[in-house]
Amino acid sequence: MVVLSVPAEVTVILLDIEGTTTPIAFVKDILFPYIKENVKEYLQTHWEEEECQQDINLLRKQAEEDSHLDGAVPIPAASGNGADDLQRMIQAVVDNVCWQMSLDRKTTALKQLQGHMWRAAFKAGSMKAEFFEDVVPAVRKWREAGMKVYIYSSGSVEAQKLLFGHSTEGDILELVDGHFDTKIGHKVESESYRKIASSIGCSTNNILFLTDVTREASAAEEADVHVAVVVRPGNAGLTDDEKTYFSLITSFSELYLPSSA
Ligand SMILES: CSCCC(=O)C(=O)COP(=O)(O)O
Ligand SMILES: [Mg+2]
Repeated sequence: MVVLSVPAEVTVILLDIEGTTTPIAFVKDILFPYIKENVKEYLQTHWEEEECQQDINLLRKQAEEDSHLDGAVPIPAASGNGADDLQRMIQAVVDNVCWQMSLDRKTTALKQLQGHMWRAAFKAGSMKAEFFEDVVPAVRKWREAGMKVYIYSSGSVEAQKLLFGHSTEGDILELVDGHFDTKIGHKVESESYRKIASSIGCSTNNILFLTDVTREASAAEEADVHVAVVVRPGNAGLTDDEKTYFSLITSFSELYLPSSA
């Protein structure tokens, strides 16, 4: 087995979710279709609720920022003209959500609505999050060795907690010391990793970030964060240069912590 030694200065392991702890197939085949199939009904049922209105306002602001993009779908403000107007607005939100999802966009607005929609399915037990089999044993071992474990995903913090709280391995939320999402900044921007370190109360070089996306790994590395790229079944392929440049692991069990020897 290949072993990657974790530098002695690392005290925090920061984990991506999709493609790192969790198969991309679970996200693409279960989580995302749930949104597409249920978004219209969800909006019709929850429209009057404050949380839903906040989500729609955020989507509307995002739609304004996106107006220059090809195929962008605007969300009109309410004109107060009765049931037809409401149905037009709901359809615009549905179209906007589907357009964003067709591009796999990671906007905070989209991710917030998705998290709120998944809540019902996870809480009802009709959806359980999948984790690669090496994840839970490794995280337990790291924590026994004194490491802190944080999550940084484009999925909202609320969605992250749903996944860890309702998984095929049971409720594993207690294995996580904290969560970050795009509210701290985008994962391809190095400033996000500096903010995460400052929020945890450590230096960036105390963090090891595990992700499947090399643009995220590069941004973290630019901020002096240690990185390893996680190669999992179903992940996007890496170029030869990426394979040479980055430390690669195919399982969390390949990480060797000197402190746990
Ligand atoms: C709570 S994660 C749900 C999946 C998701 O929406 C997503 O965008 C995952 O992105 P990641 O940054 O974990 O690759
Ligand atoms: Mg990922």
